[in-house]
Amino acid sequence: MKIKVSSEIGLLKKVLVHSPDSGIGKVIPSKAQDWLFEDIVHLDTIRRKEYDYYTKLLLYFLDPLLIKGKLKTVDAPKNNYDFFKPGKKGFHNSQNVIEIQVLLSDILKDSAIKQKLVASVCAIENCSYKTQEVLLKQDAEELAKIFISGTGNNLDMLFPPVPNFIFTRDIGIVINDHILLNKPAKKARLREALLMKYIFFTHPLFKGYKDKIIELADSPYHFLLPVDADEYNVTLEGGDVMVVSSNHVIIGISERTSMAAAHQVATQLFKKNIVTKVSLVQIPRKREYMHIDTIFTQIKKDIWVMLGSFSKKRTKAALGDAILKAIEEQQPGTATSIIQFRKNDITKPVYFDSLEDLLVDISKKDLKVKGKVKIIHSGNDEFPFDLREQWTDSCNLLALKDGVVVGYDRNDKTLEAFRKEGFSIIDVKELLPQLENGTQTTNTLKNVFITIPSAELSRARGGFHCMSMPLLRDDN
Ligand SMILES: NC(=O)NCCC[C@H](N)C(=O)O
Repeated sequence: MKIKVSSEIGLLKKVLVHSPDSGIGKVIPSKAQDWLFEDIVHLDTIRRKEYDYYTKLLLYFLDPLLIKGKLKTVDAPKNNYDFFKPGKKGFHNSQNVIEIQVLLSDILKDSAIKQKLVASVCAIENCSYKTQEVLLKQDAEELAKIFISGTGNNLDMLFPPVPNFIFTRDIGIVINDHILLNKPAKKARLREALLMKYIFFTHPLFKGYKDKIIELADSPYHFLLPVDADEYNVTLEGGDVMVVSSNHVIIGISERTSMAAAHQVATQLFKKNIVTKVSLVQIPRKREYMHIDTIFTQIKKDIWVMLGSFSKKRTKAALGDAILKAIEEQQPGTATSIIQFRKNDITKPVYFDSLEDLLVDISKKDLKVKGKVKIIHSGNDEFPFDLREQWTDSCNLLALKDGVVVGYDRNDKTLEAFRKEGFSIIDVKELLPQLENGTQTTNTLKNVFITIPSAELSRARGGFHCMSMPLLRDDN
């Protein structure tokens, strides 16, 4: 299989996803926040009334033969929605909308890999020897389910679920033809990283890419660091990495990605000649801005969506508040700063005053946009809707192709801002029947924001950009 991603907006052709599993339905209130959810969610609603629409939409774009003409059948209650359930006979099993659970059960058929993974999972989850033996007795499909949801048929809960596995973006990222593995900042996401590491290194799909997997190492003295020495620990999550063109990668330094990790990635990307430009975007270390893709994403070559407080006209200095800017700069983790390194002139980095300046620069210099670059703001840039809607992922959109994006239906003011820029807003429930009966095709859609119901999904605190790990996209 070919993998290559050198754009945020080129036609999406292959993507790695994970649909909400039963583990999500086992998050309990007292643990929701430790497991990085804002609340408990209703499993049937998040699947049938929300995520399944996303699956169908992805299939229409990436693997239409599997869905076109079958919409009624896949949605018929008598078929138990098996089309959406990995492991079931009727599962879609697309080679383009690839389900991680299927890859995991594939690799677990090899007994050496099974033994290593059981031992590794038991080590990080502190399982007893007996639990380890129970796990070794499971077949590959059942074991994959247990590793993800924490429990299986006729078993108690063996360890916690990994409910954030739906946010596949954060577990690894394709940069051109290389794969960068993450190193999660949060304990709740450790098992995801372990499972993904084994999949990338051992699944036949990634056979040709073993030498192109980048792993991050801890510093030699990491065990001496105090627990709260966040910026020295090496942690990185994929939501902080954006491949905006074949020569340019943005890396966020955030609540989840440390300065030390960003430094390591930039150094490796240059050393291995993967890109020639790396922009480091340091944002305040806050839960609501956990990764850079929660505050901006790309919509088209010349359009971006972002949270207004990171825009040019609102930066502290532009508002004349030099005192506040200076104070913030003294406090690690509160200021925003943007530095761009170029491989051929590494000692002369370029500094940007605002995120908006960087995004405009990318459109013009990397993507050769000649006209005006437009920035659409979360909540139409109106307080308090800007902040409310950013919290529910107004800035975390997935581009299926240049100018066709998918996002939540709940961010009314942001949708208004898209309308003002000439976008049509189409709800997925209206669009799917049109794609099915041929009155609409994925090729002819232009400047469209596709909305998907989100009442439950948004409690998991991530949008569709987070719920996708692109493996293959057309170039810009
Ligand atoms: N790239 C992203 O912003 N991913 C969203 C991850 C949400 C998840 N509940 C987390 O807190 O890690």
